[in-house]
Amino acid sequence: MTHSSSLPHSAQQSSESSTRRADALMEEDVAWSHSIDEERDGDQLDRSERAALRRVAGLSTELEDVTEVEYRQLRLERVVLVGVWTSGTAEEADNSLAELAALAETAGAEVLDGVIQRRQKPDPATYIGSGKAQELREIVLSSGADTVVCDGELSPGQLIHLEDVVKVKVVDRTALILDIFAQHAKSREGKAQVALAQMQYMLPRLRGWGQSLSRQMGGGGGGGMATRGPGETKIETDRRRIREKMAKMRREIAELKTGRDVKRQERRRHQVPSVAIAGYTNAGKSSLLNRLTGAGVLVENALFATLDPTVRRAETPSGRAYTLADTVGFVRHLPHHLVEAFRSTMEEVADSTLILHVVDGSHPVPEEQLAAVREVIRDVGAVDVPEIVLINKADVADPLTVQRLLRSEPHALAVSTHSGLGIAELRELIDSELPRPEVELEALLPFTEGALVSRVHGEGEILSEEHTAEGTLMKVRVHEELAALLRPYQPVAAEG
Ligand SMILES: Nc1nc2c(ncn2[C@@H]2O[C@H](COP(=O)(O)OP(=O)(O)OP(=O)(O)O)[C@@H](O)[C@H]2O)c(=O)[nH]1
Ligand SMILES: [Mg+2]
Repeated sequence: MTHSSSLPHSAQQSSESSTRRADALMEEDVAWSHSIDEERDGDQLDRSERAALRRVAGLSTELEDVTEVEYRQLRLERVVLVGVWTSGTAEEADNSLAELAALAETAGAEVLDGVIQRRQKPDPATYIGSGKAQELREIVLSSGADTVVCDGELSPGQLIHLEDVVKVKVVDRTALILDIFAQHAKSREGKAQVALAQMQYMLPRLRGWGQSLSRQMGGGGGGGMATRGPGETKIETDRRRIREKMAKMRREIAELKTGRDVKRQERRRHQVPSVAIAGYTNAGKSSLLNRLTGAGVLVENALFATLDPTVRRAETPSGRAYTLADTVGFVRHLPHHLVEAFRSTMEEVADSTLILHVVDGSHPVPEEQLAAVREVIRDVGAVDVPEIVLINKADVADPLTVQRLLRSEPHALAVSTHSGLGIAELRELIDSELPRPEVELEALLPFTEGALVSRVHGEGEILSEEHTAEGTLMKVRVHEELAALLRPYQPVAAEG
């Protein structure tokens, strides 16, 4: 492994000094930093490319309005992560912070350090407690961080108080995820949904942001919560403008949704079975779509690479057509606003004939991801849709983990979109899982009916096909609507 030499100097330094620092931070706390460095290894070029891309994408979502200056403040640079560990094992706490590190990197931040504090529950005032907050201030100073990211959703008050102590920007997991979504959303609907969720999140926090901004600009002077005056009316105006904008966004989203519903109804009318690929973020959903259909969907070792649902046509080995939809990845504790915002995307899942639930088999505890995704699937009312669990990345997964999952999940298959392992079985499995068209019949279609022949190919199942002097003789299974069109062409012998 030569990765470590490609690490930036500061990261190597921090991995040594952070152990000491975390020891100093609190006796019963867990030092956590080496795993961050492992997450970062060998990926530096990728990451700088992503950072460059991020800036461009950021430009296009910049909004001219003053009220949105506040969102822009969320752009992260050099961050320290803080988690409060209230229950579960130390390993679970580590995994949770490792995921936060991956999220921060996806947002384009450089992770300098991470600490976990063990507490009964988060401190109502400063999240980690005022003494620990002071120690965190020391870490921020010595690492040169400009932002602290907390692994949870903080109240507006907690954000303000913690910022007052650490004297840099403090953001929570929700704001971080919103930021990533804002950077990645491409379609008009996706952008509108994210903007709406951001505004919803910002509304109750406006005052806090206003205060910390004025403090950063050299104002404040220890005014704290009591600061009032001209700023108050400014906040009121901002709130009103945000509310107005939210109303406008909601209308726009409703219109866009109608357009998508129409398309979906169209597909349903033609009775093309729909398969939805769902799963935790970075599990390999887009890779699977590409494997099965040859679609060129962006695959990236980043969380939330896909934010806009892509639908492609695919065919089973027996020649039946179906649609395959890639979906937004799930993440634990997906901010509530976002679940709401992406409900329409999730409806794609609820409405499907079959769910391919992709899970990253190389994750230490894929069960957690399975459970988190199923919770959302339940939420959108997709409980009745049959599900195939695909344990992906079998090429690099621990075979014991794969075995364990295969035992606990009755309807599962180990696959690798990279090596192609299990993909042929998957195609067969999809074929047998999709409901078969109900009418079997024979038709002799004259050559003038070429369009009908291709429709049968697209929507039906071809049992046999023969080109005769009079036309195409087909034995097929089709849905009722198509059967009605074919009946006039049934050969006389078949009718008798
Ligand atoms: N080793 C290995 N890596 C894989 C496999 N499938 C996908 N990956 C990698 O996993 C990462 C994520 O893949 P994506 O297909 O973008 O995952 P996704 O589920 O669409 O992710 P989001 O859209 O971000 O939610 C990429 O770096 C892929 O190259 C696999 O079978 N084996
Ligand atoms: Mg994807």
